[in-house]
Amino acid sequence: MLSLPAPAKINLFLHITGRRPDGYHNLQTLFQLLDFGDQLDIEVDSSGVIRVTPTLEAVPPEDNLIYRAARLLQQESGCKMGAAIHLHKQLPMGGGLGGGSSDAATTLMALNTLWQLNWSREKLMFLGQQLGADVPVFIFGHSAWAEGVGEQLTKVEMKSYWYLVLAPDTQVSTATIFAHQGLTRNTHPIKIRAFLEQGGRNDCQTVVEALYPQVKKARLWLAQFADARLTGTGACLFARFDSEADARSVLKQMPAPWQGFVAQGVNRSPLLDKLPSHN
Ligand SMILES: C[C@](O)(CO)[C@H](O)COP(=O)(O)OP(=O)(O)OC[C@H]1O[C@@H](n2ccc(N)nc2=O)[C@H](O)[C@@H]1O
Ligand SMILES: Nc1ncnc2c1ncn2[C@@H]1O[C@H](COP(=O)(O)OP(=O)(O)OP(=O)(O)O)[C@@H](O)[C@H]1O
Repeated sequence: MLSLPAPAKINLFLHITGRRPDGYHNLQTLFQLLDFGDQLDIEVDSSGVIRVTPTLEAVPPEDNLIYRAARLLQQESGCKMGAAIHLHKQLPMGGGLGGGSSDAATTLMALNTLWQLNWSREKLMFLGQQLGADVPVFIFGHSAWAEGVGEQLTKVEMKSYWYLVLAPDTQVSTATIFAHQGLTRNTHPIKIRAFLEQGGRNDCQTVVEALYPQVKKARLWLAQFADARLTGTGACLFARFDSEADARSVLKQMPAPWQGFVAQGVNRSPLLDKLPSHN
């Protein structure tokens, strides 16, 4: 059995620069990977059957991104092998942390190795994009500057800050936010240097906070301690700290029913270190 991480990401900023004819939005974002996430225990067999345990609340088994990733790889490769995958879910769902996408990416990377398919990372990223816009960066395996719908990726080396991630007691639907009339969709593209020097913002924040007052409440609470920002389309918020102790002291003061965790930003995905064939 192979135990592998499916790390979270946060979007250090998120600008929406346009809408494409297919309805998807062009973005600019910086994906910061974290050393915290889900864990997948994977065993392969010759049955051809994909089994995923446990069943996730409100997600039919055939919609689970782990199942969909495994089936897609089976179909596209013609592989007749099967797999039993057990998920230890740590990341809040619908949180903007890319949990489902990261689970799917880890599944594709693991089965590519265990089924001995030897697909290239690029080919897996292209396949992964069909499952979700955030899947490619987790296969890319490095914190990245991203454009397009998130598939045009450039490695970045960020300083390893500590982050407090706060999950308000609500889930945000990504599709609802992108479909909203009031969403800012015309931010001028910037260069990576401009972000590094001046920062950026999350264009989804205004709409998310208008629809989900709990998110605004949580941001205002976190903003007492540090600059607080939405990741992806939310609902999670994050703030950056120079030390783990600083981040943990704020986490201790966080009121219920909010949940939270402290994690360090990493440049290289912990998944790559656990999968020897991917350097
Ligand atoms: C906002 C981000 O979290 C930034 O990291 C991601 O781009 C969202 O990625 P994701 O959750 O994997 O999203 P997907 O499952 O691909 O898309 C959900 C829905 O959001 C909308 N969507 C998503 C991404 C994008 N660039 N433009 C969009 O308009 C589409 O209506 C899509 O049907
Ligand atoms: N393995 C999975 N883990 C989490 N969610 C899953 C999974 N499979 C399917 N889903 C569905 O996908 C939805 C989005 O889940 P996810 O946790 O990836 O959201 P997210 O963190 O907002 O992602 P993103 O940042 O990519 O928008 C969930 O609400 C759930 O219905």
